[in-house]
Amino acid sequence: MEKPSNLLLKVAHRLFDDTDEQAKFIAALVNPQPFAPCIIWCQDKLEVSPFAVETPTLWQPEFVDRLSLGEKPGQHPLHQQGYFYCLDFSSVFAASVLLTINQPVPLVFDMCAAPGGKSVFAWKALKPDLLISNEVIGKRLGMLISNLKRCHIQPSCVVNRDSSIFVEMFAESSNLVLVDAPCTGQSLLAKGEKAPGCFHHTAINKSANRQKRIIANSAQIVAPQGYLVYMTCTYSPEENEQVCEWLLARFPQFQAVEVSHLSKYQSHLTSIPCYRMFPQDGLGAGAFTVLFKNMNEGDAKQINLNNLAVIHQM
Ligand SMILES: C[S@@+](CC[C@H](N)C(=O)[O-])C[C@H]1O[C@@H](n2cnc3c(N)ncnc32)[C@H](O)[C@@H]1O
Repeated sequence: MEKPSNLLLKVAHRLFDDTDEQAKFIAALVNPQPFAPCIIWCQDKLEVSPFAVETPTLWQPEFVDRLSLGEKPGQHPLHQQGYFYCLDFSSVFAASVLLTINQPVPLVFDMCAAPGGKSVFAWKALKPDLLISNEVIGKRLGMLISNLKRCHIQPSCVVNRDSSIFVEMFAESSNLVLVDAPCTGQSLLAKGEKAPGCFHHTAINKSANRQKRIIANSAQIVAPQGYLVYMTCTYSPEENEQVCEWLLARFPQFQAVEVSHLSKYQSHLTSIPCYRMFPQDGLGAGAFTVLFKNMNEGDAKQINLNNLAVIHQM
C-alpha cells in the first residue's frame, strides 16, 4: 500500500475518533477499490433489465439501479438513446435528500449543473414545470446540454452566468435550488483519480470561501417555503459542516431539514442534520449533503426568462 501523506493522516484524524475507522478511510484513499456503477432511468425502466443489478439500498429510489461491477452502461445502445444517465452512487446518495420533499416544486434551479447528474435526478424525482440548469464555466456547457438533450429532460433550459447575477433577477423565485458546489474534490482519490493539493489548507480555505459565496447567492433565490440543497464530494469540514453553520448564521430564515432515510449517515461533526457517505462504506467515493428549508411565508416571485440569455431550451 502506498504511504499516506501527512495531510491525509491529519484529515483522517480530524474526521474519526476511532483508529480503525481512520485506517479504513486512509486505505480507501491510498488503495482505491472499484465501486458499482449506477444509472438513473430517465425513461420508463425496461421490464427486463439489460444489466446485472445489485440489491437496492433501502433508501434508493425505484428509478435508480446500482449495477454489478464490470457492467459498462455507458457503452450500451440504450445509453445513446437517452434511456438512462450514468453517475456515481455517491451522487445518488447526495441527491436523495430530494425524496423527502412532499410538496409541489414547480421551479427547480440547479446553480452548478454540469455535467447534469443532479439536474436529471431532480427532474425525475420532482417533475418540475421548469428546470433551469446553470453552469458558469463555458467549456462545461457542451456536456450539460448534450446530456439534457440525450435524456429528453424537458421542460428545461440552460444558462451560463455567475451565481451573483441571479440574486436580483431571480430573487425568491425558485421552489428548489441545488448547489452541488465546486470543491477540493478529495473523494476523487477514492476513485483512483488525482486531486493535487486537495488536502492543503490554502486550497480548502479558497474552496470554502467560494462555496460560501455561491450558497449565499443561491439562498437569495429560494422562494418562501422553498428548499436549498447543498452537496459536495469532499471530506473537509470547512467545505461542509462549516459552510452550513455559516449559512444558518447569515440567513436565519433557513432551517436544516431532517432526512429520516439518511439518519444512519448523520455527520458526527455537527448537530445540524446533514449527511455523509464515506468510501470505506463501499457504496461510493464519498459525499456530503444537506437540505435546508426557507421558513419565510409568502408567494414565490415570478421570473422573467427573457431577462436571461438562455443558451438552450427544451
Ligand atoms: C461538483 S460539479 C457539479 C456536478 C453536477 N451538479 C452534476 O451532478 O453533474 C461543480 C460545478 O460547479 C461549477 N463551478 C465552478 N466554479 C463555480 C462558481 N464560481 N459558481 C458556480 N459554479 C461553479 C463547475 O464548473 C462544476 O461544473
